[in-house]
Amino acid sequence: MTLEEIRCEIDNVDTQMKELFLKRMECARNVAQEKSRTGGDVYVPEREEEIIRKRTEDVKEVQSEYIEFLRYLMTVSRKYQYGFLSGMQDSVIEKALKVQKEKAVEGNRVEITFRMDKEKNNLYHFLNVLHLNGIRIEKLSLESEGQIQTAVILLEGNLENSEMRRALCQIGKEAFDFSITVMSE
Ligand SMILES: C=C(O[C@@H]1C=C(C(=O)O)C=C[C@H]1O)C(=O)O
Repeated sequence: MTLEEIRCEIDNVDTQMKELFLKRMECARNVAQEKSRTGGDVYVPEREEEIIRKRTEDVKEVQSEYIEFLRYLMTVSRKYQYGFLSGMQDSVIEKALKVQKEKAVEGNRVEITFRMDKEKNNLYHFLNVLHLNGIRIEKLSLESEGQIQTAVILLEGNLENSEMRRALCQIGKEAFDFSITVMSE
């Protein structure tokens, strides 16, 4: 096969995958609407692990790549779902909000602190959540104590921004001991 022919095949695959991706995201939106009605959690790790196990056990050559692809797809699916759940965003943010600190920082900044298990949803996952919502990082620190890691991240932006609210909701729901400190100039 020539390079041109291989690229033509890739284009065909992408055409099929686009349709399936849009369909999958429509399902995610319907799931979010159902969860909004019933108050169910967006993140269901047991279901995700089951999907990954079932789909990937017979894949040989590119198994680890396929696992990563599925994990990312599900992170994107959850990010989309949290966007529909403004009541959940409000309650996660309200619960996590600490008293405003006077710190020497410029402009709108939000400092978040959370803990995670480094074998499960680790820092890479939470950085992806920030990236997917277009939120820039100003400062980051990570400390480890055995399996548990604590991250403190200074973000550009404010709590009125809808992407910021969606990202904080996802982090608050998928990490432990989540807290938010709004910085003042
Ligand atoms: C779609 C759902 O929500 C989340 C996203 C999933 C996915 O994208 O496959 C699976 C489980 C949940 O963590 C669901 O609950 O089925």
